[in-house]
Amino acid sequence: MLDFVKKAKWDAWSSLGSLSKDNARQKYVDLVSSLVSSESSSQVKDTTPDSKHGYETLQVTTTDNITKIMLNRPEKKNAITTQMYREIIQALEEAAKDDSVITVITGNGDYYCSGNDLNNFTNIPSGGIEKMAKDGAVLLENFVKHFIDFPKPLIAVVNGPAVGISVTLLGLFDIVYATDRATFHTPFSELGQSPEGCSSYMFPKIMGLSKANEMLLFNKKLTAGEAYAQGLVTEVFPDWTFEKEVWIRLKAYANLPKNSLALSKQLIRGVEKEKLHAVNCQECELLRERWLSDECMNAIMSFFGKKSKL
Ligand SMILES: CCCCCCC/C=C/C(=O)SCCNC(=O)CCNC(=O)[C@H](O)C(C)(C)COP(=O)(O)OP(=O)(O)OC[C@H]1O[C@@H](n2cnc3c(N)ncnc32)[C@H](O)[C@@H]1OP(=O)(O)O
Repeated sequence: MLDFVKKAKWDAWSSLGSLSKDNARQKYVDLVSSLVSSESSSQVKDTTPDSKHGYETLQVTTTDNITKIMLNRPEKKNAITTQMYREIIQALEEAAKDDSVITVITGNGDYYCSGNDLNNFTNIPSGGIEKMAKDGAVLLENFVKHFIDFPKPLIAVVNGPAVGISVTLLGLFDIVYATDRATFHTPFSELGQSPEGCSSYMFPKIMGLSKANEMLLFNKKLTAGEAYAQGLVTEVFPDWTFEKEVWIRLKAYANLPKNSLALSKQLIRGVEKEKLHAVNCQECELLRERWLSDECMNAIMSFFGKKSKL
């Protein structure tokens, strides 16, 4: 009477009535198997990326507290079309509000991004090229604004070469991890254009005036090692371990307290925000003029005539 465990076993066995030992054993095995499989399927569900639909140029997923925005035009080296600018804006707005702790931007394929899709300048609307330049400047200013104002830690996972606006924006990221295969190229004078993404302010601040001038005025393409030495890149990883090492690191970061990270980021970035918005506005105004210049048009025609490549 006083051995409660044995009594519970005896009662359980009695309640099964005439069930044979073999049948009882089988029922027990079935029950445990069903518990194990429901447990493992619920674990799979927890880590399956929550894939966001409705994007044509991006793949957007949230898993392990990380929203990953992947540029997804690998056959065009992830060049950014007007549709992609709009989709990135939308993805950033959603990531700002979702449950994730950090947000990552990366590229699909061998390139991180080849910059602005030069076809953006060939679809002339009915209002003519002035209208095209005006609309382009409005879109660009809004696009960059979303990076300036992004409230959570924003991390670039630079999986290959980066060109143009995909490089200039890096000054607005909180961390930049790069494969040793990555290069960083801002060939604005070669294209008859001028810097954007707040790089005219952030690059001199990050790397000093003369190094910034080599990149922004004289088109110097940096290796990943050089970009790291100049402070544009946080850390460089060998290409063969890049994805593995970076994602292990990011998953650990994404376990940190969400509000603490967001508030600290706002403290660090807050003092510069007004300045950055003013710089963004000036850069877009100058670009609007540059896009109407012969220098810019000749560079674009030369690319499509396959006469030039960066
Ligand atoms: C409306 C808002 C406007 C905001 C503008 C903001 C200002 C932004 C400025 C910039 O970003 S400036 C930088 C612009 N980028 C370029 O000039 C790069 C041009 N591309 C190249 O020089 C080369 O493609 C490359 C990147 C060096 C790669 O060369 P590779 O030989 O390895 O590949 P390709 O065969 O050339 O490329 C494959 C395929 O992709 C097309 N493509 C690549 N990049 C672009 C691009 N930026 N714009 C349009 N198309 C691009 C390339 O033409 C190939 O297409 P197909 O021939 O296969 O059809």
